[in-house]
Amino acid sequence: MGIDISQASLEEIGEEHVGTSLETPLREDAFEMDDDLKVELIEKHFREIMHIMGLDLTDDSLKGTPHRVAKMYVKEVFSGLNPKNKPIAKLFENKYKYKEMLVEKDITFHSHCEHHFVPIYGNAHVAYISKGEVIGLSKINRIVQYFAKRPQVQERLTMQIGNELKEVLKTDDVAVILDANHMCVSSRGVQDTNSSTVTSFYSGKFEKDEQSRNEFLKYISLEK
Ligand SMILES: Nc1nc2c(ncn2[C@@H]2O[C@H](COP(=O)(O)OP(=O)(O)OP(=O)(O)O)[C@@H](O)[C@H]2O)c(=O)[nH]1
Ligand SMILES: [Zn+2]
Repeated sequence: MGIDISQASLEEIGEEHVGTSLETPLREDAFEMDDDLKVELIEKHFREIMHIMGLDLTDDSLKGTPHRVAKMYVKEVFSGLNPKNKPIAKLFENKYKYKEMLVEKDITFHSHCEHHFVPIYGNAHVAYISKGEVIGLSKINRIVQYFAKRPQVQERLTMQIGNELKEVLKTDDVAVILDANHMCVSSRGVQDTNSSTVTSFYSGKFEKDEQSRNEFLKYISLEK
């Protein structure tokens, strides 16, 4: 195992990371610790945070919270940090020779802002044009949700989904739009409950051909 977080000071953790800006910044030894140990260590540290906040950890309702939070982080809301949870995208031959774009719209996703660790939630709209293979529809939703289940910024989430679809579907013709609410903007800080954030990824025909892009926007009702 690399860094033992029970012994390392918090300053040592997360100082260095590898990868390009498109990748989620992860420590080189991020996958050396198994999930159960992560839960155990996060639980311990979260108990400490609650204790510092003055909460009584012997209270019936609170005593299980450190474990609940740790389990939720590792196995639920941040499960997309573990490549073992990456969905296996089942592809089919495009036997019907369908050559138009396929749009999967209003895909619900929940993520967390990497700056404040509070929820980001919204909808994703995805389109692609097959180059010979088609994907099972639910796998598009699963790919969106896998990348959402990480600490994120919306720009990177959008690009990670777009690039994954290009790779899986072996086509350049991919478009992704995310429209999301950031609770770090609505529930704290500036406290704007109205604004939402729209980000886009256009590749291949969607980048070069205005007609394809407008067709996609029309299907998702962002443009007439
Ligand atoms: N570009 C981008 N910024 C984000 C995203 N999510 C949150 N942010 C912003 O990240 C910024 C972090 O800025 P800081 O000034 O370090 O944090 P802060 O003092 O808590 O800022 P306030 O939210 O303005 O109170 C804030 O402006 C957030 O609104 C995102 O997905 N993309
Ligand atoms: Zn934030």
